[in-house]
Amino acid sequence: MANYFNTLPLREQLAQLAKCRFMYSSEFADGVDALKGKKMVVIGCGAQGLNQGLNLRDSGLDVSYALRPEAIEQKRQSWKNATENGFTVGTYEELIPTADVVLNLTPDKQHTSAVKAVMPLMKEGACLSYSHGFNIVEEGMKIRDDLTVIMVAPKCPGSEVRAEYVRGFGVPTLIAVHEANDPKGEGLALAKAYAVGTGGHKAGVLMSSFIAEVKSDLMGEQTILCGMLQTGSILCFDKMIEEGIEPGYASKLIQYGWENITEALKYGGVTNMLDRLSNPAKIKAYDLAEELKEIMRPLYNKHQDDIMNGNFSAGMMEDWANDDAKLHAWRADTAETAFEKTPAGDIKISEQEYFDHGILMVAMVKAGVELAFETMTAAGIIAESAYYESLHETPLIANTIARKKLYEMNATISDTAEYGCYLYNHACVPLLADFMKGIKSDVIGKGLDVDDNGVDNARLIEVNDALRAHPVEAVGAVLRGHMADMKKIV
Ligand SMILES: NC(=O)C1=CN([C@@H]2O[C@H](COP(=O)(O)OP(=O)(O)OC[C@H]3O[C@@H](n4cnc5c(N)ncnc54)[C@H](OP(=O)(O)O)[C@@H]3O)[C@@H](O)[C@H]2O)C=CC1
Ligand SMILES: CC(=O)[C@](C)(O)C(=O)O
Ligand SMILES: [Mg+2]
Ligand SMILES: [Mg+2]
Repeated sequence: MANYFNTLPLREQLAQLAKCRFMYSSEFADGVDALKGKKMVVIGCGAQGLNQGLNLRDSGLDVSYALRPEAIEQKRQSWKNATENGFTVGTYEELIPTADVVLNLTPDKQHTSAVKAVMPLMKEGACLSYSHGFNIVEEGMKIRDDLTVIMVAPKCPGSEVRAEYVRGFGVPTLIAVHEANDPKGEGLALAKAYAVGTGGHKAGVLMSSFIAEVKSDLMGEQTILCGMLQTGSILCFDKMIEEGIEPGYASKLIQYGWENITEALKYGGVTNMLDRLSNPAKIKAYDLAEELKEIMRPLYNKHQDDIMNGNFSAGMMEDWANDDAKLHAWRADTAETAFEKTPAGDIKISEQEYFDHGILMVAMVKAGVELAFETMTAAGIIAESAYYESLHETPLIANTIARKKLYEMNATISDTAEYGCYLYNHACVPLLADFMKGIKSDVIGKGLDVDDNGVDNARLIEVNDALRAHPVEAVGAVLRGHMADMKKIV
């Protein structure tokens, strides 16, 4: 198999990258009807598999799990996930032939082997769904002509797909129909019903393509969503220790700080996040972010370039062939970092203090969100998709760090995202070495040592205007306008 994207002429590549239409709630008036009475059989009961299954069942759909023999025999976590939640569990031979829709929610590394195992068992005219387009786009997997192939991709970690649904909301979702596999013309109806079943329609659904989803998802996860938060956690913690901040305080400020500061982002964009700072702190955060953007822009461009030309995928698949040696080594290195090994202290930190003592964290989030958005849109990804993949998903990833630090983030995201996160982290830490030399505890740990809120008016007006003028703010205001059901998390 070959990288499907690289086989396309530029004209088609650009057309596929640009597929992105915001879908209005009226388009989901049929709810889950297209899937009512149909058997949805999930392979892979992990981060996405379990949580999507719980939502789909709560939406009235017939969900069961077909697991590998060893998962059942060894009562592995995926078997526990399914059985402890009352789902029917069976083997491929028992359940796949009955399936109207097979949801492939196994790790990307396993897609080719998993799809090759289930495809011969799938009945004529059934549907195969994915939540990430890697297997089709980067590996060029060919699917039986009579099968419908769709994608319903939550822009969110599996645990938050469930958490937002339970809150009565949902998570932004990209849907797509693989044009080579829509023999009955029912792919879109099935994908829409599936998106309603997971609650995605309450947050926002984009009619996308497998290509647009892959090339944006890989970029968001490697940079702002996971790579930046990992790099920021490690650099900010080490700097606070160097500056004599009590380790338990430093650990708590970071572990819960991302969640607190990015909740402001979720509700009101980058502007609202910076508006939560004092005038002097806002100007300081703005200046730090501008410096960070200049230093990191070449790295963001390199990640997007390597994703577009297939170099990233080729490198990761080499690691797959080498038993995930790099992934496991980088995972072990992360566990040994001082931040990961220092428990959060039993100290009260007010919601405002996370902003006032986390000015550098605010700057890192601003720089990462804007750089990821700018880089994706410059590469042909449409603004709405870039918004969901950069700004809106950052607080959802931050929620995982608040639970159990970087361990929880990296355990919840896909192995593909985890690999990309480490790749970015290993490049970004040395890249920011000189920048971090100039950082003191006034911007991370203690807060600015100023007596009043006074600043130069002209400078403040310039900063406020620049914040509001960034294109991520305009598209974000429109998309958040469709999120009437969004709920407070902190
Ligand atoms: N994680 C996330 O938040 C997101 C993931 N995605 C996408 O969703 C898909 C699933 O990812 P994710 O939920 O992270 O997956 P997980 O890493 O959680 O794996 C899911 C399960 O797949 C099973 N599995 C592993 N290998 C095979 C195999 N060869 N055949 C059958 N089952 C297998 C494992 O169970 P066992 O070993 O017990 O059999 C495992 O528990 C991927 O395409 C990913 O890119 C999309 C958005 C977000
Ligand atoms: C959670 C999510 O959207 C990621 C980061 O793309 C993934 O886990 O692959
Ligand atoms: Mg993603
Ligand atoms: Mg991903």
